[in-house]
Amino acid sequence: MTASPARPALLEARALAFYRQDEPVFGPLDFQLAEGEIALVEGDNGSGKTTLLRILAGLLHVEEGELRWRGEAWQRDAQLGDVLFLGHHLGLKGDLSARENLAVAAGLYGRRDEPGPADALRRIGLAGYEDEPVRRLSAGQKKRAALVRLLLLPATLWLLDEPYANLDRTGIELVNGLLAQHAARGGAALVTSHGAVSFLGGEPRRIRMHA
Ligand SMILES: Nc1ncnc2c1ncn2[C@@H]1O[C@H](COP(=O)(O)OP(=O)(O)OP(=O)(O)O)[C@@H](O)[C@H]1O
Repeated sequence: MTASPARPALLEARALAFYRQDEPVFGPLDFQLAEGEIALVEGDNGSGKTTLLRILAGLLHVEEGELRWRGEAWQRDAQLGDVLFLGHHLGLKGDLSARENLAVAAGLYGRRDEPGPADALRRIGLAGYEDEPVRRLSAGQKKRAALVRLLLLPATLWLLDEPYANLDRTGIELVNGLLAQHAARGGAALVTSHGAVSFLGGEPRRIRMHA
């Protein structure tokens, strides 16, 4: 009997490097991320963590090296619906409510059958604030208005840049709960965080940036 071939990683970076004006920002970087895996992207300020996430979100081009998705060459446009990026800029329209912002995101990227938007907004802690223009929310509430997409949108790979910033303890536990649920159903995530985070109750997988 022959062994079945190993399943390819969900995401693989091979000698990935990025430059600005011929100056290296990071790389060469090699890593694999499997389905169900959550990894912390670590590095000093300016080491390229956000840049890496922006490349994976399709906002910057792969300049050197290779990215593979489920064993195939990374297709920037084809992978967009599979990837959810939550960056420093939360991508919220201030004049729209959390409910309306969520509807815009779901219109662009599709949504899961469950939960419904009202339930998602309640679970993220915005009950009573769903219809308030986002510009009137506190920093932590704005963060929650962005994070609620994690509950509704169907992406497999989450790219979370400082997801714990501005969150209180309950919010931090909420994010960790969402990550655990996502991993349990075969999703994967790359997370940057400068804060000490008790991550999924154990030692997280770490990807170290280096110039
Ligand atoms: N829009 C830009 N134009 C020019 N240089 C940039 C731009 N954005 C980032 N950089 C540079 O790229 C490098 C990597 O920045 P990046 O934001 O990826 O780092 P980081 O590891 O996420 O940092 P931090 O921990 O401070 O968030 C830095 O030297 C930064 O100055």
